[in-house]
Amino acid sequence: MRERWEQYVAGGQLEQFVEFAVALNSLVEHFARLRLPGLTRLCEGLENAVLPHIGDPSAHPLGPQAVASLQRQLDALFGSVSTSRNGSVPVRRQTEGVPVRDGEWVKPREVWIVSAAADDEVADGLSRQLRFFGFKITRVDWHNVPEDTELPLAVLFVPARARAEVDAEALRQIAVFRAACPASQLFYLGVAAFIEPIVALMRAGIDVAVPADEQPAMVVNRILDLIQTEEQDKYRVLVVEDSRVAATLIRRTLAEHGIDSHAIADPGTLLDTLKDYRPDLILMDMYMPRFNGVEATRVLRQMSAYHTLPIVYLSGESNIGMQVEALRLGGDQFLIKPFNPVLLAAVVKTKIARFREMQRSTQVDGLTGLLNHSAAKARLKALVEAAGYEGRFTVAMLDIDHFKSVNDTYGHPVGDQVIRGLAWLLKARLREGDLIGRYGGEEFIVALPGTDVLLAQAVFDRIRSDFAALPHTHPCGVLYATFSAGVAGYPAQDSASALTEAADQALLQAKSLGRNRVEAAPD
Ligand SMILES: Nc1nc2c(ncn2[C@@H]2O[C@H](COP(=O)(O)OP(=O)(O)OP(=O)(O)O)[C@@H](O)[C@H]2O)c(=O)[nH]1
Repeated sequence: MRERWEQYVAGGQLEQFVEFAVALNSLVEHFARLRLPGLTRLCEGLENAVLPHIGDPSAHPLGPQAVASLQRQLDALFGSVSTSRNGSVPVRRQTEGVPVRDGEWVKPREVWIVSAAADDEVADGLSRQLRFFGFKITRVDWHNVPEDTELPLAVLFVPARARAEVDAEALRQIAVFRAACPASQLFYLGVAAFIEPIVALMRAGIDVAVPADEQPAMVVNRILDLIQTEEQDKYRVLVVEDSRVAATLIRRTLAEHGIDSHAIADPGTLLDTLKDYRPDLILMDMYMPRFNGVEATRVLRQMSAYHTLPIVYLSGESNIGMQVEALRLGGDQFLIKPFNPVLLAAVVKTKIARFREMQRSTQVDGLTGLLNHSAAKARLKALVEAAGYEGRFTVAMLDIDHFKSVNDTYGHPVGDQVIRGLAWLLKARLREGDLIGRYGGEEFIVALPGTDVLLAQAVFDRIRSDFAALPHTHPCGVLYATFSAGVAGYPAQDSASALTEAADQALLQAKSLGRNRVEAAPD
């Protein structure tokens, strides 16, 4: 990006500026994928300053003032990139195919809690909970950003009490933390649900403002989500375009943004290609031989599998009436050729992000944020197939003991909190790439690729004893719960269903042997 900027400054051509903007846009994407909110924000700020200059060819070459202003923002961005390099940006752990060492199962991650009073109850409670889930907590004063220490995964600001207004001094301090920890996720707890203070916090650098009416404990789940995120598949776009030149240009732009694409020239092959390629979005030309884009879209909208698949027209058609008609008949958006590459990439990415989010919401369990029963089963099948016959692989079924009596004694909401507690502990203790699903009410399924039964048993036994020591609060004090687990492995069981069945049998065995224990299925 720096190189393209320098080329523009030397040449002053609009095309060079667009190339620079495309590189900047890819960088935003890259930081967002790496979950570096501070750097993403800086990049987006620069992008906002760049965009107005793209639509106006007569503005180029830009005057010295505009160049100097962009240069300042670029310098700030480069400065932050080099600061964050020295820090401990949360790194994804590559687990597949790597022999599992015992030390890998514990994730000591640093979290700073910034609170005003030393005896703050909420901050104390959160510190305790986060420590239980394996985080290293540093309590920090509002006015002292720790220096020469490991940078944290997250910073939690806990104000003295929820107020409609966040005072200017607090905002200034948040900005200081933001600058010192560009890669960390910043949370502010207990903001009143008014738009002004939330906007002010976001401007100061807060990533997540947690409303006062949300339980502070929910923030634990959000922090756990930071370390248990699924690797996203690359976005896939199907380009339906009969002009080879246009298709090449479109695919080049998509590739520059890290988007995978496939092009077909004949819409007659559309259905077969959709089945094989499974795109997240179709970029559809309007006028092609045999059928036009609108007809092809109408056909797709009649099939339940493609009801919601985003379809964006990309066409030279400038007649507004025709465009409206094309949208009415099933398209999601209309872009005009010749296309602006930044706009094309932005439309494609935002439409795909929403589409994937919508699909995801049907796969996730609302109480725990884990995969639900059917999504976990489908994922397990895919993981077993990917592991192949050579791979080591274990499946475990876990069930909370005497859970009915927890509900009966303390009430359903407390029971829910116990279920969440186990879900969070699993998220905290298992690795990126492990499958964790809520299989039923108080039953969980876990799959550990690359792990044999012996190690899995040891891992679950440690989680079992940690869970037994985890206090769950209820209005009259705390309660403790336990779980039982059954473990089964490859190659003794050679399919997803056989693994699940054998793990279930082992779980029953653990229950009948007295509960609060982990049993392995026989080889
Ligand atoms: N709070 C809460 N309870 C649930 C949920 N889903 C299922 N349950 C309850 O979980 C209990 C499961 O009890 P059982 O399967 O009889 O077994 P148990 O009491 O856990 O005993 P063992 O498994 O034999 O140790 C039932 O009372 C369900 O009503 C949920 O989402 N929240």
